[in-house]
Parts: sequence; C-alpha cells; structure tokens
Amino acid sequence: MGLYTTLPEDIQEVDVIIAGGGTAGCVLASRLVDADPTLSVLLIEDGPNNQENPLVAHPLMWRPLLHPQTGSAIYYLGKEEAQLAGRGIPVACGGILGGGSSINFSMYTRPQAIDYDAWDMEGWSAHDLLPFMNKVETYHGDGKKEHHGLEGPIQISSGPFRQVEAERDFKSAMAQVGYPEMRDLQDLHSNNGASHCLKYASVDGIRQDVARTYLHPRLQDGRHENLHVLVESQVIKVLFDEKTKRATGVEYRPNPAFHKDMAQRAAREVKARKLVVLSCGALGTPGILERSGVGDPQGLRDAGVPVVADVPGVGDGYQDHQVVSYHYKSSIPKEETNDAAFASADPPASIGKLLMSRDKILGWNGFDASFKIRPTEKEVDALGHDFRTVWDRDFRDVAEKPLSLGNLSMGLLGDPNQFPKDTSYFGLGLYNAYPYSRGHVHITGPTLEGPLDFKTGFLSDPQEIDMKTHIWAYKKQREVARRMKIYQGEIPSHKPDFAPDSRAVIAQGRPARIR
Ligand SMILES: Cc1cc2nc3c(=O)[nH]c(=O)nc-3n(C[C@H](O)[C@H](O)[C@H](O)COP(=O)(O)OP(=O)(O)OC[C@H]3O[C@@H](n4cnc5c(N)ncnc54)[C@H](O)[C@@H]3O)c2cc1C
Repeated sequence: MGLYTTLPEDIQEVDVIIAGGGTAGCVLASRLVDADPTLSVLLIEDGPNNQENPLVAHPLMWRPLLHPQTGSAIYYLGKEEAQLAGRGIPVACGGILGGGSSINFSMYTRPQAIDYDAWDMEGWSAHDLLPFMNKVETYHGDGKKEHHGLEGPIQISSGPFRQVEAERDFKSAMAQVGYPEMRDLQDLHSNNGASHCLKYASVDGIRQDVARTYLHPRLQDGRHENLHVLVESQVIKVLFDEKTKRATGVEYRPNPAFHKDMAQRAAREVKARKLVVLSCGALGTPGILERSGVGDPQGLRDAGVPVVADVPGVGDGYQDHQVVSYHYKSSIPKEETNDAAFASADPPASIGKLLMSRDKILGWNGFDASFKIRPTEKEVDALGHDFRTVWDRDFRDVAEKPLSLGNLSMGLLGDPNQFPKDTSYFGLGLYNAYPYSRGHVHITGPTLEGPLDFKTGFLSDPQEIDMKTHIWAYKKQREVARRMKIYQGEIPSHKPDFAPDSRAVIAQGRPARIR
C-alpha cells in the first residue's frame, strides 16, 4: 500500500494496472480494492499528488489550477482550423491526481435520462443507472429524495457562500424570457428552465474531488494494503503477449516535468496478471492505444507503430461542448464575485490573504445558477431549413432534450488583464449540449515526444448546426442579461460588431426600457 513518485523495486507485477488517476481511474481503483481486498491494483498518474497543492481543496481556486504554469492541468493544443478564424484551440484537462475533478469548476451536473435511454442497451438505461449515480453522492439540495443519494462519499451542496442577489435576479430574468425556475434541474428529466446550481463541495466548502473522497481514505485507513498509486509517471503504451494479443502490462516513464534527472527518466515496465485499464481521459487514452499498436492500421504504420489490433475509429469522432461565455458589467461589488482575488492589482497577495483568513468565499466556485433551454418552433424556423430538419429529427419530439446548457458566472471566465480592472462583471456561459462537429486526436510517432495530430473540429459540421445553436443561444442569453437588475452594460469585445443602424445595437449602460 502506498503513494509513490518512484515505484518500489519489489512491485514488478500486480493484478490490475489502471493508467490515468483521474475521475474515472480513482473511483475504479477504490471500488476494485473494496470489492476484493486480495486484488493488487496499481494506479499510474501523469501528474502530481493533489494533496501537495493547497489550492485543490478550494472550489474558488479553479482559475490558478487551470493556469498552465501550475502543473495541474494538461493542455492539448488543437491545430489551426479555418472555421475557427485560423486559430488552434488549447483544450484543458485534469493533469493531477483526481484528474478533472481536482481542478474543474465543481458544478454539479447530470445528463438527461434520455441520453442513457438513447443507447438502447440492456442494463444501461437511466432507470438502471440511477442507483449508481445516487450511490456516489450525499445530496444537500432541493428535489425529490428518490432522484438523489444521501449516503455517498461525494458531498453535493451550495457550499458556504452564495451570491443570492445575482442568482435571484438571473432566475427572474430567465422567467421573463420564458424559462421558469425549476426546483431540481439535475433530476435527469427537468428541462427548459433555470435553477440554483449546486457544487461538488461540502457544506463548509471543501472540493469533493475523487482523490479526496475515494482514493486517499483507502490509502490511509490501513485496510487496503494492495492499493498502490504511482504519481508523476506517464504511461507510454500497453504491452501485449505476441501470441495471444492479451494485455500483459504497461511501459511508463517518470514524467520529465517532475523528474529533472535524465538518468531517472528511462522507460520501465510493470506487469499486470489480470487486466490493464486505460482511463487517461478523452484526449489521453487514444494516444496510448495507438502507441500500443491498437487503431487504424494505416495510421499506425504512418506513425511507425507495429499493428497489434486493427481497430478503426481509435482517436476519431472527438466531440466537446464548445462553451462560450459572454460578459457584462455588473453592479455587484467585485469583492462578492470570483474576481475578488484574481482581478486585483496583486492576485498572489489577494489569494494568500483569502487562504490565511480561511475566507468562506474559498468554498464558492462563482456559479450559482444554471439552465437547460430549447428554442420555440418559431425560433427553429428562423434558423433555416437545415436546422429545422435536424431539429425535427433529433429534438422536436424529445421534450426533455435541451439544445443549450449554461450558467451564470459571477466574475470573469478569462484573463482579467484583458478587462478594465475598476469594473465588476458577470457572465453567461453557453454550451452546445449535443454538438454535431467532430474532430480527431492521433499520434504522429511512436513515442510520447511526437506532436499530436489533434483537430478539435469545433464549429465544423457542414450544416453549421453548432454555429446556429450558438447564434440562437447568444441572442437568448442577451435577452436575459439585459433584463437583469445588476446589468450595467455590454463589453464591446463580447458581442458581434452590429451595424450602427441595426436594431440589435443597444446604448452603453442600462437600457431605459425593455420590452
Ligand atoms: C476546465 C474544466 C472544467 C470542468 N468543469 C466541470 C464541472 O463544473 N462539472 C462537471 O461535472 N464536469 C466538469 N468538467 C469535466 C470533468 O472534469 C471531466 O468530464 C472528467 O474529469 C473526465 O474524467 P476522466 O476520468 O474521463 O478524465 P480525467 O479526469 O481528465 O482523468 C484523466 C487522467 O489521466 C491522466 N493522464 C493523461 N495521460 C496520461 C498518461 N499518459 N499516463 C498516466 N496518466 C495520464 C491525467 O493526468 C488525468 O489525471 C470540467 C473539465 C474541465 C477541464
């Protein structure tokens, strides 16, 4: 049992190797050793132990945790793409024990029941899966008891701080635009409304990442001596038995970002008697499969990797929810937003002050309200023939299926240096719930050093459904923002360049009258 930065010499072989100590990997390792304490399990994580970073415990600190230089996130850099105005988008993922759950926004989000039911697979319907979703959580929010768990390891609560004035204002503006307040938007069914947004946080504001809630308790309780965790180490590829093609272990190396000594960095092997699991995330796992020789044979040959298994589709079909956040000037004092620390003249000093005083704002993520919305039939018509066709096929008769998801953020979701510091802001973020664009992620060589061929594909679907969804959602959120009492005007860079005589132009400052 133990957590290591270098694997002890006596651990050469275990029963199960789990590559990737993120959200899925930490839960899986923990549940496996619970189920069978005789099973030896080795979890290998690219990033550092999350316990060494004091920021992880505080939901407010997702901003510094996402900073490329803090070493807790991995950035996959997408290629430049014409439809993205020639830009290459860097996509952030967790790069620390606990993965995304250690650095993300901590917003409690669940899919719709229809998402699972659409798989049409025995044992995987929403009805089948709800008991497992409930098993994970101890829920402190509104809604029906049967929709949530009350005894799980992950606390779901509002935390110790809430921007109540802005939340009420937002929900009232949403209702005026046609989206009423809902009691529980995460009950797998509710749609077309707004509600309070709970957090993966305890009532006293501690982030509920899976390393904290699943892994560390088992590493420390003296009852799981067969659980081993190796951090700061990168899995390069899976090893296979040549004859049977069975996975027999992995090749890994100490992560050079943490192991400066060249001699230490040599690749090593560790064997698995029963199973190798890859849980390195949507952008990390395909590369390991391909370096192992599993994927499209032509692509593997081009990358100089011998083919082990012809599995077309590995690394293809990448999709993501393409969030865009629009900001507005706000009358809420900056100290009561998540810019309290980050947009100050001296962010490190402000962060230090909050940590020293254990300010309850640390237990807040800045997101108090979220929404799931659909367009009216008239709005669908306005989006054109192609959109209407897709809508009729995929959405019209599925009332529980939202077109856009979103949230109210109190503060900036971007680089504060690009905004005047003397103003306070709120933002409305929009995600395409079911994107139609697809990208890919492939290796270009057999080692970890080679650049990835990563294309996000964002906004690339030929019928421009994703773009039209964003345009519709942009208009909706603007209608809402302008009806909020805290609204104090737009930010020029966060809106389209309307023609001066367009009816969409609004005067700076609070409009006198809104219909
Ligand atoms: C900025 C951000 C904000 C988010 N906000 C929310 C939110 O508010 N609410 C919500 O529900 N979801 C949110 N998410 C999404 C959520 O965090 C992810 O869906 C979830 O973490 C995915 O889990 P996973 O196990 O598939 O991958 P991850 O959690 O990403 O885990 C993969 C792990 O594998 C490791 N790894 C990668 N390559 C290797 C390798 N070669 N060898 C060893 N280890 C490797 C990584 O370091 C990482 O720890 C957010 C994600 C991000 C990035």
